[in-house]
Amino acid sequence: MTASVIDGKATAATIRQEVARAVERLKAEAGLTPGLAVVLVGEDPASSIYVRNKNKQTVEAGMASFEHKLDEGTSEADLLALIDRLNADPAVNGILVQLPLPKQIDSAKVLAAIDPAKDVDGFHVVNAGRLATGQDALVPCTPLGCVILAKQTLGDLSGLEAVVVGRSNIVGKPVAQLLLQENCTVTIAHSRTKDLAATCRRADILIAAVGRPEMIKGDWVKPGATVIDVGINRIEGEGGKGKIVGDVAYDEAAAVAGHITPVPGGVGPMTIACLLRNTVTAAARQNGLSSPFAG
Ligand SMILES: Nc1nc2c(c(=O)[nH]1)N[C@@H](CN(C=O)c1ccc(C(=O)N[C@@H](CCC(=O)O)C(=O)O)cc1)CN2
Repeated sequence: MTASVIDGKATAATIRQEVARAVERLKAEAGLTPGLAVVLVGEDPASSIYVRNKNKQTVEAGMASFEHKLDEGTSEADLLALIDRLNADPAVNGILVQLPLPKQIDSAKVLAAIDPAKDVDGFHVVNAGRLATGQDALVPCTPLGCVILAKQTLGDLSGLEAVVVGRSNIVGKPVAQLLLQENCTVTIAHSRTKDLAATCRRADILIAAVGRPEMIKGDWVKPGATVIDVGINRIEGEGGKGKIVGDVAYDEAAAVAGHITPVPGGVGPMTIACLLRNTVTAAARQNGLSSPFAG
């Protein structure tokens, strides 16, 4: 069997078009232009590219983009003061602080300072709690992207066995919550799971979010399974050139799976598309309207 490739780039483009249409309607019907503030501390090359893409795609979708670039040595107090100003700014509907942050800054403290209504990353404990208890929440972008791809590929997920490898607060736990909402039977596996390979082999939907290059091997995949790879790992390729691989050994897994996301071009592009969607949802809700997006 050779798996069909799940095209995250194409789905992300469709979501961005839906976002642009929703923005048009908000402008016409409510006189509202959603605004997203993105904060970058330091000059990490990958983070700088992601932030540039976020700003570009925000503007392309018809929204207002506010970019805040701070020096690597910025103090936690200065960053918290900026967040206070963004929380109070009515033109800003969504706030995102690009991660990772430099060592002198406590990320948890910064994320907790963001107004939960503007927390378009969905990382605030209020949004995590709302998601876990089935209330309207701003949902973390990468997990949302994974579940959109799974639903688009498989339709109804109800009753399927889902195994999530990785238990981070920003991917593993929220993606497990979303799959539970879709009535999957969900297992969260991690480094202390006794027989990780056997656990993965149970999965109809296997989500890899461990951050270790090509850790999940082909013989860990159940024949016909849908494999969603969240990993973005930069490794040395042939001729000393850098390349990006996922957490799944792609060629081996693609020989066994029914459907698989590539890296790059799978989950990655969905992250920014879902961020734009969350920004529109946040703007609508802050103005007493419901989210224009289903599901
Ligand atoms: N505050 C946040 N920080 C970070 C998040 C996040 O969701 N919120 N996620 C990642 C980085 N990220 C967005 O911020 C992100 C990562 C990857 C991609 C993407 O499109 N990847 C491409 C490959 C890109 C490349 O060549 O480097 C792909 O997979 O096709 C978009 C956004 C950490 N920080």
